[in-house]
Amino acid sequence: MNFARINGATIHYRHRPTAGRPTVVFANSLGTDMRIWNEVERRLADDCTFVAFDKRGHGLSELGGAPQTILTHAADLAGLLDHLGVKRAVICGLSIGGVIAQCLYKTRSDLIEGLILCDTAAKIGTAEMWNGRINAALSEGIASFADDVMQKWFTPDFHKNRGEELAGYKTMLTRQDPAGYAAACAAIRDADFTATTAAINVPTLCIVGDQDGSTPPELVGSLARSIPAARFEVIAGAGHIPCVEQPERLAGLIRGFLNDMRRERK
Ligand SMILES: O=C(O)CC1=CCC(=O)O1
Repeated sequence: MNFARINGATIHYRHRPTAGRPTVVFANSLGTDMRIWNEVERRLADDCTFVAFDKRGHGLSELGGAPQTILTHAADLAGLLDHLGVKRAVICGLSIGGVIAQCLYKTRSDLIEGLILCDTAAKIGTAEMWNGRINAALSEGIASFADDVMQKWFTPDFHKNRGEELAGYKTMLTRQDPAGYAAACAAIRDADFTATTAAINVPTLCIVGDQDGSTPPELVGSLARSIPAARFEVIAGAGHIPCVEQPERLAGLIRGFLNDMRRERK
């Protein structure tokens, strides 16, 4: 376990170097911590230097002071790269992690050599929806809507056949700090990169689970179409969290993307 003091908060991260390989930073989604990447990390051990972190207010990272916006999270990611001495990295962001990646591209494109935008969009959801989630998290607790979130995260097949994991990931969600969860909801609510995605000019791969209930394939497809050099892949048999549900397929797509980037550099 690694911790660093970044922008006034203690941030929990993991850094597993692989010599001579690009650094890929994995940014996770709302209500999860970095353990969602464990199965992908294992499969990419020879392909990249792995970095993952709990965004502030999630997992073992402190929330820190308000106000918090996507800019705060992007500044934390930049601070983590500075802390690790990483000059340029591929950012693989899931959902809000992908929004943070788009924000980092807008504010510090010098740090980014490629983007993997997974189950995400330039704008996710509506203000009404996020305000409802914030109110419920703070007044009734995350458990009050956790079953609804599980429907979005995982496919009916996962619900039917992988009950222990489903229970484990529901526990991961309900153990998040409600204040940290609500702050992240507000950050998503207020973020909109619709006007800036056309300016992204690093290699980009957009990925979505075919049964994603939060950012469906049409939405992620429209993100991909708005980025000039983006490729778009749909993972069969996955909901919103393909790194948990289909890690083999996701790791294969990431490996292929890193190999293509290496070939294009030559
Ligand atoms: O909890 C959800 O609905 C899924 C989600 C939306 C944004 C994010 O990061 O996760």
